[in-house]
Amino acid sequence: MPSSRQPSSSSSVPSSSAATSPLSGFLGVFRYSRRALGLVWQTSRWMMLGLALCTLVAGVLPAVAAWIGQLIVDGVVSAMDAHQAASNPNLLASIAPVLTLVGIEALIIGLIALAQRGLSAQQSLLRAMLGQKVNVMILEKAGTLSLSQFEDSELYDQLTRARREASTRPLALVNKTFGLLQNAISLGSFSVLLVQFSPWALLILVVGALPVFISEAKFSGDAFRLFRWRSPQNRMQIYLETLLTREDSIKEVKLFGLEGLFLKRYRAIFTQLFAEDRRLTLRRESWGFLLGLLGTLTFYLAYGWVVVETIIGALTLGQMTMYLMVFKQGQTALSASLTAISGMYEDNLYLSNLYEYLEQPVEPENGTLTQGVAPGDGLRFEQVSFSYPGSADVLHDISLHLAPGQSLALVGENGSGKTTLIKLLTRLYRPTQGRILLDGSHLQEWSTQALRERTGVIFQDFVRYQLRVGENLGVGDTRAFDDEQRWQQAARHGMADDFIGRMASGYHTQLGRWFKNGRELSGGQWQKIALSRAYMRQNADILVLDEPTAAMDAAAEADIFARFREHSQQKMTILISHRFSTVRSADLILVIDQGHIIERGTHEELLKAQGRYAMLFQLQAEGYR
Ligand SMILES: Nc1ncnc2c1ncn2[C@@H]1O[C@H](COP(=O)(O)OP(=O)(O)OP(=O)(O)O)[C@@H](O)[C@H]1O
Repeated sequence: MPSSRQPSSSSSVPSSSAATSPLSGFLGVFRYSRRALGLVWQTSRWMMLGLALCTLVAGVLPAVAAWIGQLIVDGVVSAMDAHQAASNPNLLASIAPVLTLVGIEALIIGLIALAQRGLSAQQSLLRAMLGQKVNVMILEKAGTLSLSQFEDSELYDQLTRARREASTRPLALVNKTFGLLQNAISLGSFSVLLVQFSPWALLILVVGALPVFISEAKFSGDAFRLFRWRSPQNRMQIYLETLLTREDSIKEVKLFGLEGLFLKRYRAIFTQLFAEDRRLTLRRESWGFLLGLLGTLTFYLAYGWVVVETIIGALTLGQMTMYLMVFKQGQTALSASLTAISGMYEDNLYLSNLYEYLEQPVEPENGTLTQGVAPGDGLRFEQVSFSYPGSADVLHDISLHLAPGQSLALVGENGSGKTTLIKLLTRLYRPTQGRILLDGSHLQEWSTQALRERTGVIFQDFVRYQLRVGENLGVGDTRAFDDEQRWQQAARHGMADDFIGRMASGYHTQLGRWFKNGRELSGGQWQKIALSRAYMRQNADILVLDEPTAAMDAAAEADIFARFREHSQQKMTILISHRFSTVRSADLILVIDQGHIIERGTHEELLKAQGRYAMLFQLQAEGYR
């Protein structure tokens, strides 16, 4: 879980890309547009070309339709005049050209509809494909992050934001880019018509739309900053939802009667967030309305002008109709373009978050060793100290040596650093001081693959996969993930075969409640599954069990350890346990207190020394008397 640190400055304050510096910040933020287009191109180039074609058609044809409209009106007027003037009018001859134009206009409108359908069909298909692609990118990246990066609340926020929003944003950006293109083409073709009336009309059109655009751009930035700033609250909401709806927490929530408390907090977060949303929405819409009025005003100015020109005979009736239509549609296209630009600005801000996450530096994988310089030397800690990022030392000056065939037990109070030592040994974290050697070579020099193969670890908080029983074992060795024989063998060693055998579908029984017919196991049974999982690593010669039997009954525990010793004779074993009955047979016992080794020796030696170990042992023994 991420630490509960408050988000640091960069999540509460907009990043440089979202900074308020006017034009440069605004333009700089478009740097992700090209990448979004590239992403769509990689996803499906045919659909991207299809989008471009439909955009072109839907962009050019409206102006053509307006021009045909003018020809129709003027055609009608002149046909009417001719019809009235002629003594013997030929109806068909006068209406045929106009009707042909009406037919062409109908065809054009049909084509525009077809292009728009094509656009929306391709957009919805692309949305699904692109959403999947981006989500896979996010998950693949997650696989490369280190444990400490996961525990960093800032990065976790970035990941949450990326997952929640960014999978839909690239397409939104591309749609807007194409929408912009379409409107720009329409606008270009409208301008060609409008400029014949007057270049001033064009200027009026542009000036009328600008204020709305500027306010939209400003509010998009505000919305994004709000989104970024409130990530921690959103995360808390998601967490509360999980607590209130997941079967693994609902038991306790019910028994402690926490529903009301959690719901209250959930509502309070919403109320707070909603107040900010409302404020922004109201401001955004009111300004949008007021500035939009300017656009309407300019339209009616132009309207009056065109009407006057028509009355004084400078324009035909058909031209008047066309110019009014062109002006109206031009205004719509222009404001749509400007809204698209400010929307793109917003999408870019969200995408900047996605790419910030995707570009998180990962620790280079530079270890290549598959064998140490002193094979058979085993494991050495040399004056190792460690502190978690941002906290004080958790381990100080730890030195130990474990040779193949030896067993080590770690004893100590809660929080003394036992699990942390295992995290260092498994390279989940690096020591802040000192070094760890495996077979004489620095742990960092080992190839990840070789190291993983040599270690089998079961942590206290092992994962209860909601998969089939066999797969729950198979995860211990991905190469044998589906190997039923290996499952059975591992289950025998971990003493899970008995109860698995009694299940109706045996190794194919679905575990957990998320899926239909999923079975739940008892705590001890889950532990046996986890233990068997460790035995899947046949080649592992370092076996680590962190509190492996805490949930097991005494008979099972004794049996488990008898088998454990039998299967680990040539191996190095490390055991963490609070039960002295489990610990006593280890070759070396380390007593850890607040990160220091305070005693070391065998059970007998430590009893003789009459120190902390002896005291704790007596205490536990008395409990059993
Ligand atoms: N991811 C982490 N980030 C920061 N501090 C941590 C983290 N994990 C553990 N700690 C702290 O490090 C100390 C040692 O924890 P560790 O889990 O190693 O103890 P432990 O001896 O295994 O305890 P237990 O017997 O309760 O399992 C504790 O004070 C704990 O609060």
